[in-house]
Amino acid sequence: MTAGDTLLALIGLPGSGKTTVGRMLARRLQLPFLDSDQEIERRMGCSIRQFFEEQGEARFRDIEAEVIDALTRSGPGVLSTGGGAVLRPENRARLHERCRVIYLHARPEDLARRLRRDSQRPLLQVDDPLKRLRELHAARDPLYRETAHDVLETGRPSVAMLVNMILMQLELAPQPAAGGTGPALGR
Ligand SMILES: Nc1ncnc2c1ncn2[C@@H]1O[C@H](COP(=O)(O)OP(=O)(O)O)[C@@H](O)[C@H]1O
Ligand SMILES: O=C(O)C1=C[C@@H](OP(=O)(O)O)[C@@H](O)[C@H](O)C1
Ligand SMILES: [Mg+2]
Repeated sequence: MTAGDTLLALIGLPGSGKTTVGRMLARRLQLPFLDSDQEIERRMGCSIRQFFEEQGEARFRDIEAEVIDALTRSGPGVLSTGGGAVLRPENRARLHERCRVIYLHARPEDLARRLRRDSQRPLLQVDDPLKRLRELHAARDPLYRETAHDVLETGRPSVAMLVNMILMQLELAPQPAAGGTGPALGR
């Protein structure tokens, strides 16, 4: 596998770093960066939060499925998804079949800490965001694992370290001529 012929997709819970890691990864690879939430915002002309409030989650999931279908047909690049992208079976199939999918796994406690000042994620605007993140983790972790080709633990490493880990372990970085094959990311 080389960077030039792969569409990498990042999946995981809100706050797992899909957008931040994906943007830096694309820059390092000098490939296009795609983010399904940004594409939804562009199409709808409003923020995700506003869209949820005005149209509801079911309508959001319809648009999200259309956007994932379109973006997974893109050429090589890095695609960051929204945390709920794995909820629909057709999204899971499209991601798994058309992309190299990496699950950025994080513990709910780490996610709650990262997102404690965030007001833009509609599902987390509740009294107890940690409880909600635990519920989302329990419901979705099996779906992320089913969809992913690789799982990456994101608890301790910085964003830059995670990008380096992906580049090295998937051997997407420019390789020295004598380079051997490194270990795959664990599942
Ligand atoms: N590995 C990490 N270590 C520390 N902070 C992180 C890490 N990954 C993401 N963050 C921070 O968490 C917040 C949410 O990241 P974001 O990329 O928006 O997540 P997602 O797109 O998965 O919801 C951002 O403030 C980001 O800087
Ligand atoms: O987990 C979810 O269901 C959602 C996650 C969000 O994306 P992030 O994972 O980037 O926060 C966004 O797509 C929407 O608010 C729904
Ligand atoms: Mg995001």
